[in-house]
This record gives sequence, C-alpha cells and structure tokens, in this order.
Amino acid sequence: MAQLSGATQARETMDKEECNRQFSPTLWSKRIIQPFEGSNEHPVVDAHIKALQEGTARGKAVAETILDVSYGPGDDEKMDIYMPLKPNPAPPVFVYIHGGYWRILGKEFSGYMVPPLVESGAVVVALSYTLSPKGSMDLMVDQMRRAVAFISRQYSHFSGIYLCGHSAGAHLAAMVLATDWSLPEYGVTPDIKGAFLLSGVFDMRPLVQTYVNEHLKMTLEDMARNSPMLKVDAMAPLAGKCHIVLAVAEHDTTEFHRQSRELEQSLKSAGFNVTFLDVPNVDHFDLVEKFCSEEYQLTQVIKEVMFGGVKP
Ligand SMILES: N[C@@H](CC(=O)c1ccccc1NC=O)C(=O)O
Repeated sequence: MAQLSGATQARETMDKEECNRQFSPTLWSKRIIQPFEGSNEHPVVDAHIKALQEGTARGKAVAETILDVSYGPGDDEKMDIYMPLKPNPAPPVFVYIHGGYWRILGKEFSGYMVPPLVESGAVVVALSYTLSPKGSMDLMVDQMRRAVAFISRQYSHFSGIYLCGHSAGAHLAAMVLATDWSLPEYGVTPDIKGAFLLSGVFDMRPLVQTYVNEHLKMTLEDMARNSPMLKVDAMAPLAGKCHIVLAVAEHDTTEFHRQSRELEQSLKSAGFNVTFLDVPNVDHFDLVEKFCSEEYQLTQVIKEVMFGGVKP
C-alpha cells in the first residue's frame, strides 16, 4: 500500500466534528473576553478585530502613508503603503497578507505591526484581496502573486521583499512562494528574501468537510491545487536565498501545529533555511496582536531577519 502523507492520515482519521474543532482556533484560546453587544462573531475574534483596528490607527500616525494604491484592475486589488518618516534610500519591504479564513478583514486592519518595523527603516505594504464568497481561492492566490510582482516592478529600489501572512494569509503567502515567475503576466522575478508564515493553513484538504468550506465552496481537487504543502517543489528555486520563519501559538490547535511542522520538514528537505517558533502564552489571535510591541519575540525575530544580516 502506498504511504499516506501526514495530512491524508489526518483527514482520514478525523471525523467531521473533529475537523471543525481543529479549524476553530477560537475554541482553543484560553483568554476570557466579555461578548461584544450585538456581535455574531466569537468574543476573541471581536477583540482581535478591535486590536487590529486600533493598531492600524497607530501605524498610520507614525508613518508616511500612501493609501488605496491599485496593484491590479479589480476593485479589491488595493494596497496601503507605510513608509518611514526618515527616508531610507533602499528599504526592505514587508508585505503583509491578512487572515480571517479568506472571508473577513482587509488592508484596513493590516497596519498594526507598522510602528516597530517602520521605525527601523522598513516599508510596510498591506494587501487586500477579494474575500469569499465573491472571490474564489484561485482568484485570491492570483491577486497576491500579481500584487507581489507589481511591488517588485514598481519599487525596484527596495532592498528585498519579505512576505508575511497570518493564518489564511500565511496560506496565501506560501502560495506566492510557489509561483512560476517566468509566466508573462508577472514580467519580473521578485527578490523574495524572507517569509514569515504565522499560524498558517498549508494543507487545505482537511478543510473540505468543515464549516470553513461553507463559504469557500471548494472541491477536494480545488483544495489540493491550492495547498502549499503540495507545492514545495515549485518553491525550491528560492531555497538558499529566502529565509522562512514558521510560527505557531502555544494555544493553536493540534492540526495547526502539525501542518506547520510538516511544512518545516518539507522546506528543510528542499534546502531552505527554516526557523520554527512555538510562541508561549499566546493563542492564534494574540500571536499577531502583540506584534505591535517592540519587545515581542516575533517582532525581534522579524527585525533580525530583515536587518540583522541573517544569511539563509
Ligand atoms: N472562525 C474562526 C475564526 C478564525 O479562524 C479567524 C478569525 C479572524 C482572523 C483570523 C482567523 N483565522 C484564520 O484566518 C474560529 O472559530 O476560530
């Protein structure tokens, strides 16, 4: 019998109820947050959205901004750019792809990590994409690839691109790593020097039977086509020049931990330099909320990779 991959085993041994639990990060949070009046979301998600909004307002106050820049023809194909007040002639660029299970959030909630990064001299670019059910997964992946190509063509003075995504955004960022840049629609091979993949979904196949697929409406085949875990060969040209940081929260679900570990192994086998962080005392949400603080472990690691001359 053929060897089953970890994800195939997981899919075949988890029933629908267990799959739903494994893809519900709110259920694993240890924080107790009072419900927000009139909200349909889980209180942890409401608090997350509030933290991202407040953080983004602080980001706008400490940076030079260019908002609503179009990276493509679609209405949702927009990005916000945050630049240091003290100009840096060749800044690294930190490209952020938000999470929210491909259904909620947007660039308006994505400037919360700006203060520590921009104050160090980086440019931050926050991307929007067409959320489901309006946007299909293939469209979202295509949008993120075109956005990165646009940034690379438009701002050639940048000293390297560092991709970052949270949760569903880490999935999209990993799909960007698996891009064939020789295709004519891109017109450039972006200089991707690093990727910070935070609490990501890398094998979508177990999602097929979950509540998340109620709005995604994907077949198992769509899920496989859009699973970075199955695309590591396409990422291989970046090995040796792109440092990958995989992070999970202590209170992330077992399946989120398993998927990040599985990707770590595959990337290492493909020759990548990978740093794995299991961040203590945080859940899926405050793993990134804390990102606005200079002292936070992830902020330090990101700054070290972008500015510390860490060689892949
Ligand atoms: N419905 C999910 C919510 C969720 O996963 C989420 C919410 C806001 C921002 C990121 C999220 N996770 C992945 O993209 C849950 O039950 O935890």
